[in-house]
Amino acid sequence: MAIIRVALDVPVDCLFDYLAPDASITDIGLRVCVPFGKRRTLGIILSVCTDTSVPGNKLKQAERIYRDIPPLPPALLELFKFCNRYYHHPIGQVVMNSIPNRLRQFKLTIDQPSRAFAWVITDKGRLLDATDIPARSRAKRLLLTTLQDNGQIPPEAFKQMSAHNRKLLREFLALDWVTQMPLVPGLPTAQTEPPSPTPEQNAAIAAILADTGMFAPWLLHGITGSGKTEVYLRVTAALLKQQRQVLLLVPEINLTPQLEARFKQRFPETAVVSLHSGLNDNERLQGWLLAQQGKAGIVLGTRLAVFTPLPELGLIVVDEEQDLSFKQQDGLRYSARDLAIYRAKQAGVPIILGSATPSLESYQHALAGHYRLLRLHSRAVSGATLPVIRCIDLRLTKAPEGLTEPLLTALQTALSQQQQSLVFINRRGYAPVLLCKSCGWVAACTRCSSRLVVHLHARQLRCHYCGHQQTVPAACPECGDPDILPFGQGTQRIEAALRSHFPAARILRVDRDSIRRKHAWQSVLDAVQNQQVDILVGTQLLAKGHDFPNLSLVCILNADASLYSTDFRAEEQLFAQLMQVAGRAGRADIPGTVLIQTEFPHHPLYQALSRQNYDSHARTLLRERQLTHFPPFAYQAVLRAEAIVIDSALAFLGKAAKIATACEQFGQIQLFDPVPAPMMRLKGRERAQLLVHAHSRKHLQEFLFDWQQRLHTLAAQKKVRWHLDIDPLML
Ligand SMILES: Nc1ncnc2c1ncn2[C@@H]1O[C@H](COP(=O)(O)OP(=O)(O)OP(=O)(O)O)[C@@H](O)[C@H]1O
Ligand SMILES: [Zn+2]
Repeated sequence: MAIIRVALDVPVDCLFDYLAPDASITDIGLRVCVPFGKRRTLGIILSVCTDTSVPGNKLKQAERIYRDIPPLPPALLELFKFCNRYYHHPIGQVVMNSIPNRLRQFKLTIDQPSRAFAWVITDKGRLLDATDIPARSRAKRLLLTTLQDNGQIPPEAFKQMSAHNRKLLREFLALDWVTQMPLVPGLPTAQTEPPSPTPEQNAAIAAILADTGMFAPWLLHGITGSGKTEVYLRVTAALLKQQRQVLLLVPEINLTPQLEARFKQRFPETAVVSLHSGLNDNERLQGWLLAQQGKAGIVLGTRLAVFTPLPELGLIVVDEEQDLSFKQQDGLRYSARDLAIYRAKQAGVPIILGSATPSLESYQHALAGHYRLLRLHSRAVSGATLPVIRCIDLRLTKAPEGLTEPLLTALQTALSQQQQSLVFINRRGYAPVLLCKSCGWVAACTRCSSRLVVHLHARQLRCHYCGHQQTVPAACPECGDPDILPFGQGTQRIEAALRSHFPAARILRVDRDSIRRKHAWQSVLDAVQNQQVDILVGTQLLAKGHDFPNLSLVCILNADASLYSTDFRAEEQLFAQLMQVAGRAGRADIPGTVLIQTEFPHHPLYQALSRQNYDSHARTLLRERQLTHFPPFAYQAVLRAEAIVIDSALAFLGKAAKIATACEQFGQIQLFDPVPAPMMRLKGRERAQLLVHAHSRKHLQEFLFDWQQRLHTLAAQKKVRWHLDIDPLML
């Protein structure tokens, strides 16, 4: 009698055995409904066998195996198992949280597409000879030739077609002559001539294409505006010709629409599917199924897209590979970039990690020869050069309302030349602090170790960590003095200051508050492209990847705050972020300028930035890391604990440290002291952490495997919530 071993969404790291008389090994990867406790639940079959350690009277029978869609492919199941082992996360939770929500429901419902679909001719349809269709089927012939000539029938045209023609199209669909592809609203359909690659781009493309049939990790290190996307597009084109699928990962959901549009425009005949957390369940399932069936030639998405089944995978691209958003910060704390490498290796295909400021991990891999390095040293648009970067010394220059005179003058000049400017301040809201001048009271969140941010329009104080909101008090709650003032600057305050300086300018603020509405982001991009904006004020949302050709000036405010952080990665991250922002200036033929207001103009980071010298700065940081034995020269994991009071969390970590001594490989690892987390209170709970360090990944993994099992048995765990974070990015 067959036994199936099932992954269920429960926080215990094991599979559950059920009797399934009708099961066979072809059912591995299928969904199954099983009894669990008093309820029924849905799981995924991970193996089928004939024996079990569950006693006969306890063994229950599976209720139903769903064969409505093909099983999850073995490669994906392997990836899940790898995540389970490497991140020490329960297998069932890995599996169930990585598949689309709809697949976790008993009854699989696939709604009619909510977005407009185009009917696009397939290769099969293109190769047909229309004259083979009998002359009496005139409409059919005509429809096929129209499709062959135009490549597709857009949704508007479909709506206007006769019922007969629509029926014919469905027939074509069944014959696999056409396929349906979702369309991005507002997608430009006109084909523009792709640019001819620069010699550097050509060299990169040729190098990658020389070896497409095997695992090859490429680090494409190209300065901002060097045309990395064009390299991705060209390599993608070659792989699509070989009928392979391409997975493109981007850090930010806001980057997907433009990229999607660019890829669709370049490959009008390919199904491009975009997968990110902004989709509804139905959209996500549809995209996922197109990928699983091999119909989606290109899948682009944010980190969760790394779990997409891709039977014909031929290439992976991770754009802005250094970006922190590739790391999931809760549940299964995976790094999508690292999993992408795993997948490329597993599938034996090339992977391109692209960045203007590679992570030190990837850069070191390239220096050590584990990754192959490709460089793009110059900007792609002919005549475009890197911007000039200058610091404005805040110790010598006053900044009333956060803006210095030289900065205002530069903005005025850009305005008079009808060029666009970007003012970058990585803090939303009006002011980060509300302060009482008489007694020193500061508005703080009661649930977090954070200050409440003043949001002037809404007359509210908000916690940016837990979402707590309250109205701005009329007087100081401590001493009653009504003279309480917002202190420091956020995007809203800078916006207001700029409006009073430049009343005629068209100013647009872009931060998480301003783009909350659906499609708000698209209208920002349109407004910038159509020259309806003079000055953009915004947070890091504006920093990444965008290409605004008429932008000539970038002003950076308040970056100093991150210079002296306790996190050893802070400097690396700030440097990358500022290089990114700076890189928005002067991307086309107008030269760019970047002004940084700082109190530390001689800080090595700003010095390296003004020389735009990634390499020397990265090498300096790497030397420091090597001397102090920090990643990438060591491997880390952090055990985090949270409780109502910090003492319980610390006590738990203390016990955890003690039992560690009995664990395998203890001699090969180093435990730091348990300490309160940098942000100690969060959402009403207090948090502490314990860092583990090792020189070999293998030793660390062996230790963690043993340690984690013992942690489960620690008595205190009921009051304390804990988790392990492997390769943590924020400490
Ligand atoms: N060979 C080329 N000839 C002319 N223009 C090009 C060429 N390649 C790319 N471009 C243009 O150069 C600009 C910058 O390209 P892209 O956005 O791909 O840069 P990037 O390397 O991704 O930069 P960033 O890291 O700043 O995002 C785009 O407007 C693109 O259309
Ligand atoms: Zn809070």
